[in-house]
Amino acid sequence: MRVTAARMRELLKVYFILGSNNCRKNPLEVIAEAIEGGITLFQYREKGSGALVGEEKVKLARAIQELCQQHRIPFIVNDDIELALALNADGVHIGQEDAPAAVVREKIGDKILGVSVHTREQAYEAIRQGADYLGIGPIFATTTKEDAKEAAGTTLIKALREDGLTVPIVGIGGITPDNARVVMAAGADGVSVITAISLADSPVQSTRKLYQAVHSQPEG
Ligand SMILES: C=C1C=NC(C(F)(F)F)=NC1=N
Ligand SMILES: [Mg+2]
Repeated sequence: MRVTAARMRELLKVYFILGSNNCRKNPLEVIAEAIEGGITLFQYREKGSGALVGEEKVKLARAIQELCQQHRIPFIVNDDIELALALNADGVHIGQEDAPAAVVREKIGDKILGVSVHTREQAYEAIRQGADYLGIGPIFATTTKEDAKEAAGTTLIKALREDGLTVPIVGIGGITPDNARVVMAAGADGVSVITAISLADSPVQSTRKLYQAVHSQPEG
């Protein structure tokens, strides 16, 4: 059956996203370190310049899924619904330019469905169509997503919480151990990162710092 909101909130705490083109070394090594450091959810996002395609993409996805399964970390696939179904992944993440959430929900059954939203209307529509969590950002400036919008800060997260919305929300975009608390204080249930872990000198250390930041009391 569908993931509960309470369980989804736990999973969103430290949500690592990675594709082979987001890191210099072997993605499996980076993910193993991130798992050791305490990530709670993983998303395979093979996208942008230099991304793998075809059989190579499937092989890497399987290898990463295997690693996640060994450590009981749910494995989410970005964009590629067919790949997610072929691997029996734990869920998918889609953006506004992908198929409508209701269409994807019908295809994936009770798997986890995450939707990127940038406005109140998109947020309410995603929930109505069956999203289990919302990805909101970019909170801070990001260099990872090549077609990212302007940094929007935490305005939308705060607005949705002021509306009384309790849907699980994860912030994304330029998040580091130093600014993660701001995202949590705005009402996010967790933070999603790529570069803060994938290009860190020590992915384990960086993950540990993120984990501590999201579990610490709001400052002040
Ligand atoms: C563009 C994206 C926005 N948000 C998220 C997540 F953090 F998972 F919600 N993933 C993406 N790929
Ligand atoms: Mg997409």
